[in-house]
Amino acid sequence: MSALLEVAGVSVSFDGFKAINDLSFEIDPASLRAIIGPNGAGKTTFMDIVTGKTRPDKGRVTWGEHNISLLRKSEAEIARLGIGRKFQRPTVFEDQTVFENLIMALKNPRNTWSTLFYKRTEPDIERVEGLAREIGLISELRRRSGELSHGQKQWLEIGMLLAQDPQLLLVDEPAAGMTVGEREHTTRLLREVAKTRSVIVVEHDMEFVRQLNCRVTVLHEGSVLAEGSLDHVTNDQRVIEVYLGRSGER
Ligand SMILES: Nc1ncnc2c1ncn2[C@@H]1O[C@H](COP(=O)(O)OP(=O)(O)OP(=O)(O)O)[C@@H](O)[C@H]1O
Repeated sequence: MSALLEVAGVSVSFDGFKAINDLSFEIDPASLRAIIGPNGAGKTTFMDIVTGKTRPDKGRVTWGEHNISLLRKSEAEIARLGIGRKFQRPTVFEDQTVFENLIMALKNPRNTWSTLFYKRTEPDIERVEGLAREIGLISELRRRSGELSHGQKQWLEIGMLLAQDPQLLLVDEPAAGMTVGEREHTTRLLREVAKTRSVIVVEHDMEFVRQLNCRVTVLHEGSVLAEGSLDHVTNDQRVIEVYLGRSGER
């Protein structure tokens, strides 16, 4: 099976400081991966590189079975290729209902003009209902999004990303600020999504990563320090020194 995303020998410096240092790793299709690492390890910069926000100084980032280079693509082109990113804070349209948020996010050829005159078609409505079921908000479809709980807003935003039909989802600290019940729901949702798409979760919360029960990549000083199951990486002496030692202070 060829990789969906391949990062090879990527480095990027900011004012002479190497935030990403010869970083290499691969993501398989339909897989779930957690990326952990201490503050400043390069997790955000890695996501910025994959999504075209930051250009590396060297290395390769290739996508899909045709090994398309992402390095010369714009952020919009990368999104269209099938890479969706969810930032930590939910950015749903609070005055719109859950239904409206999802239908606006559907991957239809739209511009402002066609949105104004957009007529809801039966297939679109069914698709929105399917998405709402997938994210656990089917009974909230008519609710104004601003009334949702923090966790529900996060799921709605994941649903809005899924509406774009991405093949890879980058999710930044999805469990932050969630109740225990919301975190469990989020775990189930991400695991379910990763059956058909790849999901990369950047996370500080070890208990949440344990629940995800997936392969873990530990970043440190812009490189991969260790990779494997959570038990494998947390037993690695170097990880204990650089990550767990410091994470205890968080
Ligand atoms: N635009 C920038 N200009 C200068 N330095 C930057 C810039 N972006 C990131 N850095 C530096 O690069 C390093 C890696 O940062 P990054 O945000 O990728 O780490 P992180 O693993 O996401 O950290 P955290 O867990 O705290 O979010 C840090 O030392 C950071 O200060």
